[in-house]
Amino acid sequence: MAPPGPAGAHSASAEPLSRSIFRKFLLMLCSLLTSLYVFYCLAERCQTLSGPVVGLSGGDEEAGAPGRGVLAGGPREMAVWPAEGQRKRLLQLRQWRRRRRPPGRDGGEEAAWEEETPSLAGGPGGSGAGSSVAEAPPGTLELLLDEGSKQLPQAIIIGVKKGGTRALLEFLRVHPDVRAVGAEPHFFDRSYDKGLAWYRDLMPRTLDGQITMEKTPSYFVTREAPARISAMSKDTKLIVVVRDPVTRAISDYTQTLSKRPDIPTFESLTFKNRTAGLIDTSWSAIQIGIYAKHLEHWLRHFPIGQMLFVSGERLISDPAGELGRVQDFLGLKRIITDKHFYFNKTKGFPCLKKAEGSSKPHCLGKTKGRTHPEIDREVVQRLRDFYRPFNLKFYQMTGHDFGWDG
Ligand SMILES: Nc1ncnc2c1ncn2[C@@H]1O[C@H](COP(=O)(O)OS(=O)(=O)O)[C@@H](OP(=O)(O)O)[C@H]1O
Repeated sequence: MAPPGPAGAHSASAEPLSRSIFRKFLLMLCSLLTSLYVFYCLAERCQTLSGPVVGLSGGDEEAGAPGRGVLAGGPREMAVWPAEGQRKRLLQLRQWRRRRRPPGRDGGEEAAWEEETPSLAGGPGGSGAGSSVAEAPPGTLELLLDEGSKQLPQAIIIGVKKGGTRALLEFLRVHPDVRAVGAEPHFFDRSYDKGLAWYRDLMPRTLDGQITMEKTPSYFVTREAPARISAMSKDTKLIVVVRDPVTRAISDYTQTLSKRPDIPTFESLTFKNRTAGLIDTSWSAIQIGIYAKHLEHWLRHFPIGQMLFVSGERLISDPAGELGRVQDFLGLKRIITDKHFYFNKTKGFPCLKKAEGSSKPHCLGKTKGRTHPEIDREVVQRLRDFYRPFNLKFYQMTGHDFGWDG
């Protein structure tokens, strides 16, 4: 065979050289990409695991305990994040989520926390505080799912319907140590058979020192609710927002009227027999306002000191004052003050200067603060007379004159 010419010799030596350079380059690129991928995964995993596994879900005494973290071999500072750090990160995340809400979702927002009785009783995947995982920023999905742990509520706003319960809950949510379900769980009245695990799962995650709350105004008039809540925990703090029962009844009626405009007049529903002046106490709008009767059932299971009665009227005229009492009752630092509120003339109600996690002023939606229909004065007076003895009893029981009777 003839030896290869110069041209052939050149290609034979150059080809393996370029191939080996190319292989090395490929190898380097691969290892670079692999390390980038590993690094990325590690970072994600650390975020996911550090909070709940190490610090919270297994109980707080485990936080920071050496060697207890799942991140064995991982960076120690990740495994022992202090609760304060977690809290800040969670708060930042909550703020981020609030900010992310598109402007067009204001109506949806209202459905979640401003509708009259948005309920979670139909299923756990409702519009509660923890329902917006889809909005999580990339890489923080795990953080959102795993940070903190779900607790049964330590405090519940149990009533009363149309008393101002939504306003109270939304004002309280401004407090960094309060976490609440947005919608009404209706567990102790409609969904008790679903069990406490189901109920707890509805709750937002909390960090050490934060209070879990919910509000379902119908609990106050549910016969089984006191025993059931006491069975969950005897220490549950109960908050009742009460309002003049006559105005409350009209507000209740106004709500029903807005949904079913064909219902009879308030005046005709009020009486069993109008000429005899016999009030129909079986009508729920009337029945709910007999606060003293309902309270008797609660006092069989809870000491009065474990209940706080918030004036629905003062919640409007002096929200900061009422919120001060509520924060004291819950053992919270008084963070919500008059600096947080302004009076919105158009709305006719106090609103938040900044809603939780937002920089914008926020009023409750249009289902709160509706214009009530004009009710026959004589009927209003009859109702005032009807409620007076019950109100006086209620003032005695609570040790507080709410001033509904002149
Ligand atoms: N800040 C603020 N903004 C708007 N509305 C306020 C506020 N504070 C108290 N209220 C009063 O709350 C009443 C509704 O009560 P609830 O939230 O308990 O209603 S519900 O039972 O959840 O449907 C609602 O009743 P209506 O006025 O009859 O609509 C309001 O009077």
